[in-house]
Amino acid sequence: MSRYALTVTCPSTRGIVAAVSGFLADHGCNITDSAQFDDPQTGNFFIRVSFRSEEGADMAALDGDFAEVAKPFGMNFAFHDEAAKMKVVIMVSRFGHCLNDLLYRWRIGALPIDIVAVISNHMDYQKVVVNHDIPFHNIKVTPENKPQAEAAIMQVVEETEADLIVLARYMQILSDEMCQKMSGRIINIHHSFLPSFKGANPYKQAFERGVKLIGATAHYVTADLDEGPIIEQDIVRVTHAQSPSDYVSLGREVEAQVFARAIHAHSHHRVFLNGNKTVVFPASPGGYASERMG
Ligand SMILES: Nc1nc2c(c(=O)[nH]1)N[C@@H](CN(C=O)c1ccc(C(=O)N[C@@H](CCC(=O)O)C(=O)O)cc1)CN2
Repeated sequence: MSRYALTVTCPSTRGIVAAVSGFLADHGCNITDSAQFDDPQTGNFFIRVSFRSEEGADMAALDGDFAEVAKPFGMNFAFHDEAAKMKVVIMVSRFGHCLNDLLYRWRIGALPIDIVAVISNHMDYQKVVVNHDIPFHNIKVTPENKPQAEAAIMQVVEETEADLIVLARYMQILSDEMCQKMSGRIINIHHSFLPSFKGANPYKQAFERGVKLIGATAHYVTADLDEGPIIEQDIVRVTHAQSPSDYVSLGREVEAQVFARAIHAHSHHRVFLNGNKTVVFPASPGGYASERMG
């Protein structure tokens, strides 16, 4: 049984859901799950419909036929084959907990993505990556060679036809040009509960502020450091008796969990950009097995 999804963003108006559901019914598709959001602030409407097709859907035909439905509503839309795995490049510097967590989830099938390469400005994780039969690229970065380094990074992205870059504690600031070119296709895990403690050393900042909660935030990367649209967040309690290194230890788990949830949602086309924010439709609890991140 083939399963698909249709994602739509358009100006809010009457008849959108009827047009989408009617089109799918007319094309022999059964809706299995649907979520929508009408944003009164931005006037945008978002809908994500999961559907199955007995005969297997002809995606190109659906796309072409739906264009006629979409036009009067001004819809931005896309059809997705749920069996297709998103190609992902992971970038990492010195801290490998998020990388290792992603490799494990990928290996056991809990994160249905295709890791096409790992890039690092250091060599710490070359062996573990190669042991997973994944290409490893060491691309050193200095203040002098940043343009050349980014060109090498983009070459890997283009040659692997990657759909998504994930910054798994990659500690280099990406250029405005790269952020623009890859808008909506780079996800970073920041080790604080944004908007608190942007930039470098957030755990040290948190310790000096005397917080009782620390956290992690997965967000799209933009030219404005750690200001991109937030996809997922979580927190963990800390006490007066703990040190910044205790925060680092406590933070590892929550960073990895938040990062995996964000990548899982993005790779299943459940995240929609809505100005400087996102709309995230969670997988339904009883949803299709491949949708559950376990
Ligand atoms: N354009 C963007 N690039 C990056 C973002 C972003 O939001 N926009 N997020 C960061 C990740 N990050 C915090 O999560 C972060 C990384 C690096 C730095 C920083 O000051 N780096 C220094 C070099 C540090 C070193 O060499 O060890 C620098 O680049 O000059 C701050 C925050 C990833 N990139």
